[in-house]
Amino acid sequence: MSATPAILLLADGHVLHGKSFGKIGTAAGEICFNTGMTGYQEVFTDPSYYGQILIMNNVHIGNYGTKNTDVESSSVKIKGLIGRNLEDKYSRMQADDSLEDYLIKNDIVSIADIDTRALVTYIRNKGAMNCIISSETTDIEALKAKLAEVPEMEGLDLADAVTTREEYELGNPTSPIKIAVLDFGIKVNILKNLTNRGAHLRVHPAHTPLKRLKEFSPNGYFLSNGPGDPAAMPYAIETVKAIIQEGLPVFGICLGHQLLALANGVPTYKMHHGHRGLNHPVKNKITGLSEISTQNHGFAVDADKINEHKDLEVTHVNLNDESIEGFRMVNKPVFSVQYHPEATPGPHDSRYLFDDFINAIKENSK
Ligand SMILES: NC(=O)CC[C@H](N)C(=O)O
Repeated sequence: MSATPAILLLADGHVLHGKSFGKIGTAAGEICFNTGMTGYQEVFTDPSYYGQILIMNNVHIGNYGTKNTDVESSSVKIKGLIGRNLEDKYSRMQADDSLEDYLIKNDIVSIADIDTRALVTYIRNKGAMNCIISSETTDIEALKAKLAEVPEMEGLDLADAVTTREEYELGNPTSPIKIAVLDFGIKVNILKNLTNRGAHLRVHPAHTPLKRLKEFSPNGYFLSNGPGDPAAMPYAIETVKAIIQEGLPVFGICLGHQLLALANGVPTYKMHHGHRGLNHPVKNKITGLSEISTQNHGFAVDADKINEHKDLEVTHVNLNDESIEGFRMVNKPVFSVQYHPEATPGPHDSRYLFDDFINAIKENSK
């Protein structure tokens, strides 16, 4: 950690002082926090974090360095990092880089020496808001002016910034299981969980219409995770409506789950401070079993509206706050979850959902 002072300014005027780590500069976005004890590199490269300044709650971040293969996408997607002890020394033989060098290579501004427990308590009480961090100026008024230009997360479509530019295929091209994937910022390990189960995938940019998806002759559709506000993506909601009409198995994760709800007329809302961590308890209402899940979302599906919808059945609920974690369509092989069954990082309790999806495709293709 350098001795260069750094500043964190929240949109409500709250100021915290710390030390610079990584790149010297200024970065702004929505502040959020992740309570996971491990897996920081997968978290930083998860495209769903695009546009956000992330607080890592764990008191030491960086001790095992970084490894080129421990990623969920090709670059770091968070806008900036806030930590207590951000470490440049690491003790993993296989590591390729220190966290600090990795953040510098990825152009990421970070601030260390922040009392993250107090800060997270503050955000939990006040709610999500924008913030700015800087190690290049101490001029609070100048930072306030910059922060005022940063748009609110609500109403932002961010998928274009992280979706694939070109279509590409993955998995065994002779497989009978063919899945058309809509990429709104997909995590690599979601794709791996599908190809490891024998699927042949074609991954498409976010704006791809159903007509093009069908040219792959898929027997299932996958709707990915991604950043931003799902309600700000009318083009995607329309495509999902059309996909549902095909009658084939559909599986959605996180943003994909929210789009599936919106396509069924169920609204989403901005949460007070979001769920981000590796230990969120979820109850599967079909089996009666609970699972410990990985989560990363700041929006959620309206509980009252989904519960009164006659064509939808809530399958999973969050045991902490009873928010909606999963649903299925009553008369179609279509289902989705708000959390992350690939769980990278996190416990693998929920990976059965990928098996369920592949089995639904096999069943439907008989
Ligand atoms: N992981 C995700 O797909 C996140 C979905 C959405 N951007 C949210 O914050 O709720």
